[in-house]
Amino acid sequence: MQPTAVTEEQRFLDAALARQAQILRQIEQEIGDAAQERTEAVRVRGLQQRHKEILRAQDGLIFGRLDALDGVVRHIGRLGVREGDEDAEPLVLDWRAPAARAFYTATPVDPQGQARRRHVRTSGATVLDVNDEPLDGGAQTDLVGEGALLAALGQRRTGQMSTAIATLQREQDDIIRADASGPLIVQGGPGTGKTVVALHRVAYLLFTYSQISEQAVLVLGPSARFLDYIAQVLPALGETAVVSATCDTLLPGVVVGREESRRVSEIKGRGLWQSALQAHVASLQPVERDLTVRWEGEEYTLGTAQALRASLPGRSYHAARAVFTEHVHRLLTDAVVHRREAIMASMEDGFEDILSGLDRKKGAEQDVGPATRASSQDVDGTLSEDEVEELRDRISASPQVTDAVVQWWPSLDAGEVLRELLEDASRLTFLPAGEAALVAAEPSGWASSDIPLLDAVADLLGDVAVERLQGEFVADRARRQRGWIYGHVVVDEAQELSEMQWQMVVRRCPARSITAVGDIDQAEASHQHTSWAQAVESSFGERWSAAELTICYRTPSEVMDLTAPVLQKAGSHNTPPRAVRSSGVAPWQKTVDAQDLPTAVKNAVQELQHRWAGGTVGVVAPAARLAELTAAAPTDVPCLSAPQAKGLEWDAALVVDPDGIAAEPRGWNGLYVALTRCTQELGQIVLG
Ligand SMILES: Nc1ncnc2c1ncn2[C@@H]1O[C@H](COP(=O)(O)OP(=O)(O)OP(=O)(O)O)[C@@H](O)[C@H]1O
Repeated sequence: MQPTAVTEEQRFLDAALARQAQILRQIEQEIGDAAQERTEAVRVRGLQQRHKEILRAQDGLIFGRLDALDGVVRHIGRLGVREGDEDAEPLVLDWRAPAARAFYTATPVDPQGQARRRHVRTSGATVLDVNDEPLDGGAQTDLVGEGALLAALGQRRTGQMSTAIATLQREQDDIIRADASGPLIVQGGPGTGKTVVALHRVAYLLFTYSQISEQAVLVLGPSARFLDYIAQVLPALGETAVVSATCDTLLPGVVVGREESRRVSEIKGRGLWQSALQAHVASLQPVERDLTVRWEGEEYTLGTAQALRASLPGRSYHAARAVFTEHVHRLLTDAVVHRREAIMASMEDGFEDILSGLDRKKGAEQDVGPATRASSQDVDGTLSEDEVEELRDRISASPQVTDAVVQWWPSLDAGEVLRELLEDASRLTFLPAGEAALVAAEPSGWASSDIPLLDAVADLLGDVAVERLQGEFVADRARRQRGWIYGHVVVDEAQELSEMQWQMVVRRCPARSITAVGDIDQAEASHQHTSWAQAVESSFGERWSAAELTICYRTPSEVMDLTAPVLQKAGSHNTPPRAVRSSGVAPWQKTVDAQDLPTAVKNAVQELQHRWAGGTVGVVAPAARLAELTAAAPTDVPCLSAPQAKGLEWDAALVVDPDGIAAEPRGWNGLYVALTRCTQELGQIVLG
């Protein structure tokens, strides 16, 4: 009798798990052996990491299978599982391997040599069911693995994003595997899987390009809450060479300590600050004047024109000083040698006078010519090359010389430089007077828009390199170092970035291997951009490519149908993305008086929690109402403003006072965000 598909896949899973267990035992053995040697610390950490990754990948070890027209069968999973040598066909193919691509892109119209795609649903070591999709010209759909996809989308939300490797769609896969040599901007409406794509792209790039994994990837998200929401995805994909941050937390040791007005935030976000700060830091560079240094009790006055000319161009303030210092060492060595030669020469002259006097006296008695010439060479005073080298080394190592250079060319602190500039409206000549006065009147402490300015100043001044710690992973080192150059940067909710924040991104990846995902229609930040071209022009010019995601996976069609008028009022010319599914639950609306609002919200939330037991509920409201609503709602239900809700989702969302949200700055965009957070049910409470 033919085994059923489930039995067949169960057998395969058993074999793959057995092989994984064997690999784990081998790694444990290697860790045991290597741990005996202190010098093997880095290797041991690497092996432990690998061990952890394999253990994590055991859930979902296989999730798919491709049967090719030529009879070749391939299983696809979270990580590759090898059976024999490197060249042999692996038992399980890593989802990121080129041969696995057809799993995400083959369609009946373009079967790519495949006869069938099978989704295998497992729980731990058990195969639950399989879902087969013939690719031989059967049913026409633009979805890949529709059954498995809809099952995944219909599941209750846990409050943590999960991986989607089993059900990635073709348009998503195209972006995940796109060329990474320049900036790629991905536009997609709410719920189109932008975050999914961004994170799976990170995993793909780290797997495919060793240079990117050696330099780590930076993931920038809009808030700490959002980073927490996505925190499980990359480790689940087996990736650790990743640093995640918000633009506010990118500078080690710097904390945003105050709010600011939208007006000031907009002013400080403008790209013109880059050249203004550049000019300001250049004005702090030393100008040509003599430098006096003491060496072995003697004073030397050195001209600095040439050394300045050789060190300043193209270098940061502190890096230029380092080059200048080397020139000073050379200049001082030359000066010491010259002075010594001059002294010796005058001594020699005096000595020769004495000798010639003596010679004259002795000559009267006998001829002593050759002996006199020998004495003259002994006192000539010229230093050999080795002696000059040794003198230069002593000068370079001298704290006294270093102090003299530092006094002449002082170290600067980025915070102090920026603070002094911002406090003085008369120096902000690149802004209209009214705006300069507004900026100068800001209280002390750093606000969000100061961070990119601080980063720019720190970059212009130049950092001190951070030393590598024994056995340290690349991500830990990158996190400690402000000026770390990443192999790739991913920006989520990229529509929010100001021009100065974009500069901060480019500084972290000058090669511009950058993927930015966002929805220009959800922009809420204080900048005025309404198109990607405007948003990135000051950083990339026209050198960037665009991609688009068009299908909404999160929000059901019943809810998406409500969003078109809101999007229009937001001034967008785009149409909302097409919802892939319907939840069968009609959105509803209740009208209440303002004084009854907290109670109405509390009751509505409780009803939703009951209806979506085991899932999640969230409330989105105008910022001014959050305090009273947070006090009224159950503690496990977040009450957030529209900007705070960005990127998040719940099974049911309650939007409170939508008119109040629309009245906030960029409020229609905010309302568009608020309305698109649910995966199943949307309720609105309107003020009567
Ligand atoms: N291919 C997929 N398979 C399974 N689930 C998916 C897929 N693509 C997206 N999803 C799910 O759809 C939801 C929305 O995805 P995601 O948060 O990435 O969208 P987004 O475009 O970033 O949304 P927003 O603009 O609101 O931030 C998530 O629950 C995600 O897991």
